[in-house]
Amino acid sequence: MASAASKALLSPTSRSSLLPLSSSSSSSSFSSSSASSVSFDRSRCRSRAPCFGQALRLAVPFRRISSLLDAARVTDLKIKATAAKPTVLVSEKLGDTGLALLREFANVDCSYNLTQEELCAKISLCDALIVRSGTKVTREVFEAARGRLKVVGRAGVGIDNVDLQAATENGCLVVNAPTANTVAAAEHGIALLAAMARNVAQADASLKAGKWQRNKYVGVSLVGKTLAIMGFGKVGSEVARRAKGLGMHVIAHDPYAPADRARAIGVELVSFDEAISTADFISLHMPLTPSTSKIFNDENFTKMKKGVRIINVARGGVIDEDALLRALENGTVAQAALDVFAEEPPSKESKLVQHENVTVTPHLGASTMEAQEGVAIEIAEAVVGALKGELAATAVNAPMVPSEVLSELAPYVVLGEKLGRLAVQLVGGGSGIKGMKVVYTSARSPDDLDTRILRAMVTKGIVEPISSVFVNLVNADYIAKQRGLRISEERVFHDGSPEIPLDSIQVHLANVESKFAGAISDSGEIVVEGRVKDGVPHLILVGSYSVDVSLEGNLILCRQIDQPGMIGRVGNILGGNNVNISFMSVGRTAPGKQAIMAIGVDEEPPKEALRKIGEIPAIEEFVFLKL
Ligand SMILES: NC(=O)c1ccc[n+]([C@@H]2O[C@H](COP(=O)([O-])OP(=O)(O)OC[C@H]3O[C@@H](n4cnc5c(N)ncnc54)[C@H](O)[C@@H]3O)[C@@H](O)[C@H]2O)c1
Ligand SMILES: O=C(O)[C@H](O)COP(=O)(O)O
Repeated sequence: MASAASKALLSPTSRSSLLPLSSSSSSSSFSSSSASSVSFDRSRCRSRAPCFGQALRLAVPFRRISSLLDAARVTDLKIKATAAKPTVLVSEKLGDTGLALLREFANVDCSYNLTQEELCAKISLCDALIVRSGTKVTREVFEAARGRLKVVGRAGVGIDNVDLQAATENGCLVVNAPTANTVAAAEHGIALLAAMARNVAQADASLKAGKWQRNKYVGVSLVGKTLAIMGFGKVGSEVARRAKGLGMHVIAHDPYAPADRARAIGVELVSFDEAISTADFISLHMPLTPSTSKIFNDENFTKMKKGVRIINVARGGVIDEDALLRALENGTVAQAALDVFAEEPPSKESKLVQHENVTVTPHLGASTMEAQEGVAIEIAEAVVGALKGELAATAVNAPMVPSEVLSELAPYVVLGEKLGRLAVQLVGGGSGIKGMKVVYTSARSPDDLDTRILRAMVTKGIVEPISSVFVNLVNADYIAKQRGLRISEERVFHDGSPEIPLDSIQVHLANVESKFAGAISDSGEIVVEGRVKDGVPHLILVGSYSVDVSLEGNLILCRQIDQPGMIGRVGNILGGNNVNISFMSVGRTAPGKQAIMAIGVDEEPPKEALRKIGEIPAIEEFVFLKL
């Protein structure tokens, strides 16, 4: 089942995938009037007999998890098998091995140096786009894709050139290649540190210009000097490791870095002010975000030791470049070594670039043969995997769930979506759905059950049948929120084996009328509950009636007075209309009282057959549902 869930959601022809998960809320509501169903309602009644409820209810704390979750509808797998090859646009140079991997699976269009207009013109023909830092993947690009673009692959770390919000809103997964260039960037940082301290670039240019300036290019030593690493992530910690080897005293500032990782390398984590005011060298390794933009500004340069030296292999935008120029001119900053710039390439007239105490490289941090091969392979695998609907462990705008969690939740993922799809088709009236609750019954401790993917799939199941927008797991939560669907979750403790992640999932839709009154529970909500049996999702509760049918194909629910011969009569009508019955189940409150008959059918019965079923006197209401 693992592969069933881990495949298909991003397949080019399928509508499914991954989601950024947080509860949605809003005051408006959304209507379910377009849900596909045919119903006949003689009386809107509410039955009694609750079939659950004695168990302990717990709030679900969400666990922080670290790799990507993908999930699927089994049917999508079938679609994928016959799908045409997807198209991948590669807009910047990518290593050969990565290209070869892509070509095995997709049509690959390598079009470099596209203008924004050219990119927008091409993108609606592409299922995936692979970029480095030179392509701006803006909202305009996502909108121009008109729903076809499923994945953007960033062949590198920084995703500041990709509009993640627009990607999410358009249901496009963004993946990056976060590890393959770490060492290259760290090595480049060390290269710039040493080159700057010993004036290598300046001396080289001078000698090539025919000069022999030994006194001019006396450098400074590194050993014993304090290096402040700003941003103690992958690159920062590798720079720290290497700088320790050069005999430097290394401190770091990173509000989010684990202290034990720093301790293990022999690095002290300090405050921002302490780092910049005590360091002889400052090396920047934080991402460019709204809070780090121009963080190195006039105010902070004045806090630095006079004669400090700065290295930036992170992003140009973290430095206010005008302020740096002023600091260089007034001597606060003795030297700077810059691989990255606020605008790339920087203007030829840039005084910063031309400054004699500034060493520059044209964004070469990741540019080693090894790193580029590694990045190309990493991103090609991630993009192909995402297009196949497999795990995308490096997704940046979707929840990350370890593959082992995914594989055990796989059948429940399918169940969640089917229950959502079923519940929404039971909605009647025009008031719209405002609240959805998902109740998980499990023997696991709340910490041991990550429900985000399940909630996402229920949401998808509810939203998709009533929405013309493309819904997948990347954007389902966002779309639900836009439509005013409030989502809550509950945990019910089940006294069973914790080896089994879930006993059942219930979906409640609150404040709604139902076109099938039997689906309304005592609490006044539409309730459906399902369970996975032998890997297959089953419906076990409708409203307050227990049933037991596998959730496959289509379903007819009939509420009737329990009496002999009902199954035969309905069966005859369907059989007479060439409709194959795959299963039947009757749930009743008591012999001779109200009952619900659930009938699985392979095809949609003709209207005439449904009308005849509705005319059976004992049948009080029925509804036809597509699963
Ligand atoms: N020049 C290049 O070619 C090149 C190559 C690789 C990476 N990079 C860039 O280097 C940067 C770091 O890459 P990485 O792979 O180490 O990323 P990373 O995510 O592993 O590390 C970034 C670290 O910065 C920290 N951080 C976030 N906000 C901070 C703040 N306000 N103050 C201090 N620390 C903060 C984070 O907690 C994290 O630990 C990124 O911007 C990336 O794009 C550039
Ligand atoms: O963030 C990164 O991975 C680096 O800045 C490398 O960017 P590049 O792929 O454009 O060289």
